[in-house]
Amino acid sequence: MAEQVDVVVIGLGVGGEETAGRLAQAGLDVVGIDPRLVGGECPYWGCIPSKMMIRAANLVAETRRVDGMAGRATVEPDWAPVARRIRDEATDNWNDQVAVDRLVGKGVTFLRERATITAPGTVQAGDRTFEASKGIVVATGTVPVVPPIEGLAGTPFWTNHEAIEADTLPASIIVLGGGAIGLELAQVFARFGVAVTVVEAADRVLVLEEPESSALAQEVLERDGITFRTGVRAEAVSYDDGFTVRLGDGSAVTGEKLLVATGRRTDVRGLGLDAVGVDPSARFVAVDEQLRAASNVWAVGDVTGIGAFTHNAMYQANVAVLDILGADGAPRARYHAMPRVTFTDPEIGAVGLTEQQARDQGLDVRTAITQIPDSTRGWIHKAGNEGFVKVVMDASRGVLVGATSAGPVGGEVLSGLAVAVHAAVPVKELQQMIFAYPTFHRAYGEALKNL
Ligand SMILES: Cc1cc2nc3c(=O)[nH]c(=O)nc-3n(C[C@H](O)[C@H](O)[C@H](O)COP(=O)(O)OP(=O)(O)OC[C@H]3O[C@@H](n4cnc5c(N)ncnc54)[C@H](O)[C@@H]3O)c2cc1C
Ligand SMILES: NC(=O)c1ccc[n+]([C@@H]2O[C@H](COP(=O)([O-])OP(=O)(O)OC[C@H]3O[C@@H](n4cnc5c(N)ncnc54)[C@H](O)[C@@H]3O)[C@@H](O)[C@H]2O)c1
Repeated sequence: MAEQVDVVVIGLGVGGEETAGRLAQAGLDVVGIDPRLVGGECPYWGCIPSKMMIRAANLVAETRRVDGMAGRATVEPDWAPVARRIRDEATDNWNDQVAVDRLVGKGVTFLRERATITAPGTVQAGDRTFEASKGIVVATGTVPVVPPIEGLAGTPFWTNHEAIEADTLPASIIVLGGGAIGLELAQVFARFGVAVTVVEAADRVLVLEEPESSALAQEVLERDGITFRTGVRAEAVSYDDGFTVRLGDGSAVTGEKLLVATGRRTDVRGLGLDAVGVDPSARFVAVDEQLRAASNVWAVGDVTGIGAFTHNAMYQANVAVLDILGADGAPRARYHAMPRVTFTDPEIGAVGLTEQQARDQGLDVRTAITQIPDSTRGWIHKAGNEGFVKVVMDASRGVLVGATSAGPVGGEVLSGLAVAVHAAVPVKELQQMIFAYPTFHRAYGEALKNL
């Protein structure tokens, strides 16, 4: 006998947890279903533990910068407190009881099951069936892509899960993929003494960002001792105590461990999307600007294929919640000012379009770039001051459509640029601003002058 509810939320990562909690707090009868940990990738195997690792690795690097600037310091990196902090403080030893209690406390009925949509408005989970009068929210996220490389399947390779759970570090590691996950973890491992080789099939790392970002990231990570092999594909993997990866140019790289960080994909097998008219074979669940995927079906977060970031999942959850509640003036999702930060040291923040994306859209593009070491604050900062600010202007509208802020606290410096792109603040207006001296963000004041 089906149980009557208002909404069923399938998947309780950041997007689903936020959606379910908000709808329940608004008084709806909500069921939230997830076979794994409430909170999903971000708190247990993603953003939070990886940023704890980065904090530790940056402390090591900053200590090494004392010599020549503030005396002498030595640091003996030790992974044990990092692993302990991730186990004890970030993940409660990968136990989500606190998150479950928080969700249930908001009034959500929680089931630790895998959900299947069996008919419009109907969801099966374990031996229970729910009929949702208002609808279903799909928030099932993504899983790591494991490329079809000969010999890879069946080897004990790492994904982000094993990398985040590691109690001890290997002597050496091959990182397949030079995206955000690959670079952030590669730098952490290198700073803790691991010999790291990054293999990236494209001709540059951070391929979706400005080429200047790719060059900077590779240059500073090489100074951390990381070896890069770009523009070559991994063709075969063998494992015998350690890994050997044969590359397209006939060469090979070896490592005690292999981290596969070659992107993410949805895993909607058995979810029953076809029962509600959503194509289960599409790469992502297509949504409109109210996050509607089909009649009485919404989708939020990574499963939508739009900006695989926690802040985007939260943003989309808000739009979907207000649409489901039929709120007056419910917002429509707009992604023209999507911010993102790769938390390497230096941080590489960006918002909106890259120069190439703007040109591909046929815009009348004008750009300007300033180097952080040439700014007063960058010069004062000295060791670890690498970075730049690049702004991308649509000259016909006189507004910024994109910007990159790389450097110490590059992700924080991004905030002003994000406001400018989001609100289409006229560049003429931005050029009249007073920028505090001597801050890092004065660098974009200088860039704006050159537009
Ligand atoms: C190493 C790493 C670092 C990252 N760092 C950052 C960062 O610094 N900043 C940032 O913004 N983003 C970061 N991200 C990305 C961020 O983690 C994701 O964008 C975010 O987790 C997406 O949330 P989500 O709710 O869409 O999906 P997920 O967090 O993937 O949650 C989806 C949930 O759905 C469940 N599910 C799947 N199928 C079913 C089913 N059939 N029935 C029920 N439940 C199901 C899963 O068990 C899972 O719990 C990082 C990711 C990784 C891997
Ligand atoms: N700081 C952050 O916000 C943050 C941090 C980590 C992850 N994330 C999110 O997680 C998502 C996944 O990250 P990711 O780094 O796995 O994916 P990604 O798509 O950013 O990068 C994957 C890289 O692997 C390369 N690649 C693919 N197949 C390959 C092969 N066979 N051999 C060598 N290289 C190959 C691709 O060219 C690409 O550069 C990202 O989209 C990002 O949004 C965000």
